[in-house]
Amino acid sequence: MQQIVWLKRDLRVHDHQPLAEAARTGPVLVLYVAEPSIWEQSDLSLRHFHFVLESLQELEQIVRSLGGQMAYFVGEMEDVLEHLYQAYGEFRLLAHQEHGTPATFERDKRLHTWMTSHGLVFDEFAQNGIVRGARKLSGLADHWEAYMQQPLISVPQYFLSSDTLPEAFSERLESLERFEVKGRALYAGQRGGTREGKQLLESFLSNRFPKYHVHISKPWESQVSSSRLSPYLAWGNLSMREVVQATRLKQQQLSDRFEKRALEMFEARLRWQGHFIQRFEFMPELAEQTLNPAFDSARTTEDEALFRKWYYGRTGIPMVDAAMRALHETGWIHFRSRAMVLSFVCNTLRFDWRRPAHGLAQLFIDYDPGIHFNQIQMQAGSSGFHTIRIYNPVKMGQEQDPNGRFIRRYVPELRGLSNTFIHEPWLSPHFAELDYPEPVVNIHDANRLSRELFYSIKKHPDTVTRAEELLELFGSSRSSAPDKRRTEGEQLTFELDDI
Ligand SMILES: Cc1cc2nc3c(=O)[nH]c(=O)nc-3n(C[C@H](O)[C@H](O)[C@H](O)COP(=O)(O)OP(=O)(O)OC[C@H]3O[C@@H](n4cnc5c(N)ncnc54)[C@H](O)[C@@H]3O)c2cc1C
Repeated sequence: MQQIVWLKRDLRVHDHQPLAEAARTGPVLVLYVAEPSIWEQSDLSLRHFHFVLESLQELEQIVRSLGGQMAYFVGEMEDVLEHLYQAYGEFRLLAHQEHGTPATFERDKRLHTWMTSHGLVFDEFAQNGIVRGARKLSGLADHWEAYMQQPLISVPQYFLSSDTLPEAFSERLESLERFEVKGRALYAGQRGGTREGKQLLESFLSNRFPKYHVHISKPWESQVSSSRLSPYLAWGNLSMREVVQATRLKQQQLSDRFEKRALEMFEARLRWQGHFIQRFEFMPELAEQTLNPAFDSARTTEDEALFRKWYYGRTGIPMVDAAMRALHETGWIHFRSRAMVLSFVCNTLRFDWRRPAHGLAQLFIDYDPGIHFNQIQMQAGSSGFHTIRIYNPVKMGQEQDPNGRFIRRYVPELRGLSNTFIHEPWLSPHFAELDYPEPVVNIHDANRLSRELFYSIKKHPDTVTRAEELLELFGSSRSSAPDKRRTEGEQLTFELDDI
């Protein structure tokens, strides 16, 4: 029977169960579908699509070299199924489970209904240690660990190719190039493909990792000492299992305590990836609904011009502007700058978290809904049990980019300023001569007001009740959770950091 392997965010041939299963069973068609209804969503953009195309370019060569056939289609999956049915009659559809947005989840449900109503099989395979439809989170850390310890699935030795290709499909990847996706192309970003991903993994584990934990908060140095594997994990050029296993192998070879510590911290973050995606699988509505809705009452700013200044890096606050411009230019910034720009727009300027969530998703080349929406809500402090971190970007700049190297790289208007004024250019006697805006806000005053507002919301009995419910749902999930487990009392003390 004809086997159709449908690729989504799993753009590789190794450690790929659907491909391995299909290759064992019959002729294989490897399919990529550019679905307008998914790419029209406000979280995806052209830079993501280009990353996918680059990945497919490489895949096409590999699949062909193994005797297989790739096919492409622009349209909705329901149409794809109709074409496949016309061409083959009976066929089996194989794919990895996608831990995406409500839109992809709903689409998958419709496809199951279609396949069942036609008496056909749609096999979806778990990946990255995530359990579909788990109704509680406890015990899943053990499942993740067991999955990570299983051997990698080998690349199939060969594929039996299909004789017929449905007429509507194209054998040529170029057929996807006419597909229009919003956003601007990224010229200075990471390129898609497993080869690139594997090279990064190799260079990280052989020479870039030792200062991972020392540089993790520094916007400039982390560009090199972070692994930079995120897009390759998000689009599935690499499997999480191969990254975990390679990291552990390297750890066994280390004797230096400092170096071991670096990889321990790195491995913790690999676990967080699974933790957040699992949590999203458990509660997909967190892409749309505020975890603790009481906080919505404090985030009511609607000034579109102000929002655009933030988004395009024209706030007059150098660290915010440098981070946002770096993101536009490269598609990547390190964790702390992501948290800082989000805190600035949601906690200093007090925009609703949904306003920046999709705009940032479009810019992050590594956009992964499971991590992204969890992080957005966490950093905006909308659960009621996480610490609300209200960043002071000037202080962060002075501590993490003391010589203004990151700022000068991305905000060229400030290149001529001395280190004394690089974080607060408005204090410079030459400020009027710079082509750089006045700050859009007095950070100190705005943050003080936000702290007061958030504090009064956090201590309200309804907020506390909802926070306790959430803690019950999430808190007991796994020992490797990012938030260090404290006692419940401590977690509900509602710290408000100004960092
Ligand atoms: C507001 C906000 C939004 C974010 N959105 C995304 C997103 O869409 N996609 C994404 O991959 N990461 C996201 N992150 C998490 C983190 O910033 C990136 O994973 C990291 O910066 C990627 O760089 P790296 O691969 O060099 O990370 P490394 O530090 O080298 O980590 C290795 C891998 O671990 C995982 N990881 C690292 N940090 C985290 C974290 N805090 N939470 C969960 N997993 C983590 C990623 O898969 C990453 O590739 C977000 C963080 C914030 C604050």
